[in-house]
Formats: sequence, C-alpha cells, structure tokens
Amino acid sequence: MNEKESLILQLIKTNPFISQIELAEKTGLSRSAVAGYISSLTKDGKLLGRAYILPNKKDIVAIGGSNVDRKIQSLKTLQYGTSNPAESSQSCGGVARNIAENLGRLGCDVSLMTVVGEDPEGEWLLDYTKSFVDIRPSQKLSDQPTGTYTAILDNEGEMAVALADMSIYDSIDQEFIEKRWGYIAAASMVVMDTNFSDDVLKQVITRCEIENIPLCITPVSSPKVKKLPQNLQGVTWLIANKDEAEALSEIEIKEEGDYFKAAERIHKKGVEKVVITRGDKGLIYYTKEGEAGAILPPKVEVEDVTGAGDSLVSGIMYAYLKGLDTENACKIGIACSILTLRSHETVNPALNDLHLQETFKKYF
Ligand SMILES: Nc1ncnc2c1ncn2[C@@H]1O[C@H](COP(=O)(O)OP(=O)(O)OP(=O)(O)O)[C@@H](O)[C@H]1O
Ligand SMILES: O=c1[nH]cc([C@@H]2O[C@H](CO)[C@@H](O)[C@H]2O)c(=O)[nH]1
Repeated sequence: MNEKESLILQLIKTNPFISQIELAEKTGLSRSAVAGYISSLTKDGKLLGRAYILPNKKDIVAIGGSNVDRKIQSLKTLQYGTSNPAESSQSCGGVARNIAENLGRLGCDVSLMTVVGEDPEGEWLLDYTKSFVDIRPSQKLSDQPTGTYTAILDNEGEMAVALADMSIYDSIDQEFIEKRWGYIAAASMVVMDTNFSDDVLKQVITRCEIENIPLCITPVSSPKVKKLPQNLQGVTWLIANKDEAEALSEIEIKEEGDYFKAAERIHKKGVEKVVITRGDKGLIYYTKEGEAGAILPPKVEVEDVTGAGDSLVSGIMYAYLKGLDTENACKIGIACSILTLRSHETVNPALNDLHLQETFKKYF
C-alpha cells in the first residue's frame, strides 16, 4: 500500500462518513484520483464497501445538562449580608452528565446527549466525560457558553443557594433530538433531566411512550420541574426531591403522609414508579404495582451534598437494569448516594460496582 492509500484509509477509519471531496481536500489529490485509490483499495479487500452505520446497542442514554460546577463552601456558620471566609472548588457537573458518568463508572454502556459551548470549559467537560461515556450524541455550539452551576455551601456541606447560568439549553430544539433518535431507539433505558425546553421534554416523553422505551425523568430544580407536561403517560420512573415533588404535585409536604399523597398525584399523571427523596431521611417510593414504602439511609459524615440526588438516580437505574425490584433498587440508590456524600466531587471518582456492592451490603 502506498503513502496516499494509507492516508486515505486512516481518514476513512476516523470518519467513515467522509466524502470523496473532503478526502481530496485533506490529501491534496483531485476527486477523481481519490475515486481511483478507493476503487483499488476496494479491489484489494482493504475497504469492504460503503454502508449505513447503526448506533451500538446501549444500556442507557442520558439526555440533558453538562455544566461546570463551582462550589464555594463557608468555613464557619454562614452569615448573610457579609463576607464569609470560604474554600472553592470546581468539578464536572450537569445532572444528565453526572448520571452518565456514575453509570459509566459502574460498568454500564452509556451515552450522553448534551450540549456545551465551543470554549475551554466545554472542551474540558467532554474530554473528561468521554473516558466513561460515549459522547457521540453530544454537540459543541459555537454561539453559546457552556452552562455553569455555582453553589454556596454551608460549613456542613449543605447547599444554601445555587445559581444556574444555562441559557445554552434553550437553543436545543426538537430537530436536535430527532436527528439523534437512533441513539435513543437503540437504548434499553433513557434518563432525562429537565434542563432542555418544555417542547423537547414533551417530545421525548411522547415518543418513548409510543416506541415503548423505558424512561426515567429526574428534575433538576423546582423552577425547572414546571417545564414537564401535565400528561406524564410513558414515564417509567420519576425521581424528585421534596421541593420538586411539591412543585409537580401541587401538594405542600408537611408530614410523612403528604409524601405519599404527592407521589400518588404524580402517579396519576401517568408515572409508573415515583420516588421522592428527602435528604438525611432517605426516600419514599410508590408504584403502579401497589408497592409503597420509606427507606432510611444510615448516618454518614457529609463532605458535600452536591450530586447526591444524581448518584441516587444512577444507583436505582443500575439496579433496575439488573432486574432488582423497586425496594432493592432504591436501597442500591441510597448506597450510591452515600458514596457521593463522602466525596467533594459531584461524582465520586472512587465509584465502581464492587465499591457500590460493598456499601450496599454494609448498610442494608
Ligand atoms: N445528610 C444525608 N445523610 C444521608 N443521606 C443523605 C443525606 N443527604 C442526602 N442523602 C441521600 O441522598 C439522596 C438525595 O438527597 P436529596 O433528597 O437532598 O436530593 P437532591 O436535593 O436531589 O440532592 P442534590 O441536589 O444535593 O444532588 C437521599 O435520598 C439520601 O439517600
Ligand atoms: O438547573 C440546573 N441546576 C443544577 C444542575 C446540576 O445539578 C447537579 C447537582 O445535582 C450539579 O452538577 C449541577 O450542575 C443542572 O443540571 N441544572
């Protein structure tokens, strides 16, 4: 094989969709010369022909946000209206991205459909994430900055207030999803956060229902939960914290029984399995099959709460895909959140399936 042929083969390997015109531009040959090389490579059996490429079958596709998380933790009790001595850190974030990374670390085959800006932050997020996750369905946008999440934490690691600068997600339209539907159709399960527009959320819910693709929705905040449609038929799991569950159910949760009333209201919108989390009081679950219960977490030292909810969702999905029932899937979810609570990062870099199983066995 001569130098030009091996260059053409290399370019085709990197991008099987490359056109003869692009190959000509990249090799400095004329288009007809490229055609000649391709024909001789085909005759020699080095190229097997042109083909449509289908996405690989994946366990999970995560749809939604990828942000840079900036966390500033007060060293002493927070005092409002004055300057508090603090410590800052930065990590990769975004609910969909966090879930995808957690699942990737747990050994699942997962892909991420997100958008970032064409800036150093976007580059960093995708570069870091691609070690655990297939990022091919994601895109960099040249005219928008990467989303950022800035959280002020108190000295105990609990979030006091957070600011979400994520206008980039408003530019995602139904066509973006349509073009990438092949990835969704090839998945055993879809997990979607509520960062994208209400039109996109509705489109994914409706189409997953029609095509019978299990879908888990996890809201990112109480303002953004309101983007969900009234009709949630087709949603398999909805996993929300107390504030998000209140906003979605329009029920104020004051006591134990209210959690189940809120869950029942959300179930009546069409959701099969509802989980409402409640910080150090664990969670409650309520399903169409009539399962209902509360699970308490063990007492743990909290380093930083950021990402606890996302790892809980990841643990539940990991267990659900392995065929566990709702109660045990929720326990795996709690075990996964404990590992995040003990880490300053939004996703614990020490997470793996062995570590998760050991934590589950230790506490449940
Ligand atoms: N202090 C804690 N002690 C033990 N478990 C906790 C604590 N805080 C959170 N968790 C675990 O994490 C899960 C999710 O926490 P929470 O209800 O605060 O959700 P969230 O607001 O979505 O979290 P975040 O936004 O911080 O990721 C809980 O169901 C629980 O299992
Ligand atoms: O509106 C949003 N707020 C916060 C997040 C993300 O939540 C994560 C913590 O649960 C954190 O990584 C942040 O980026 C998001 O994706 N959208």
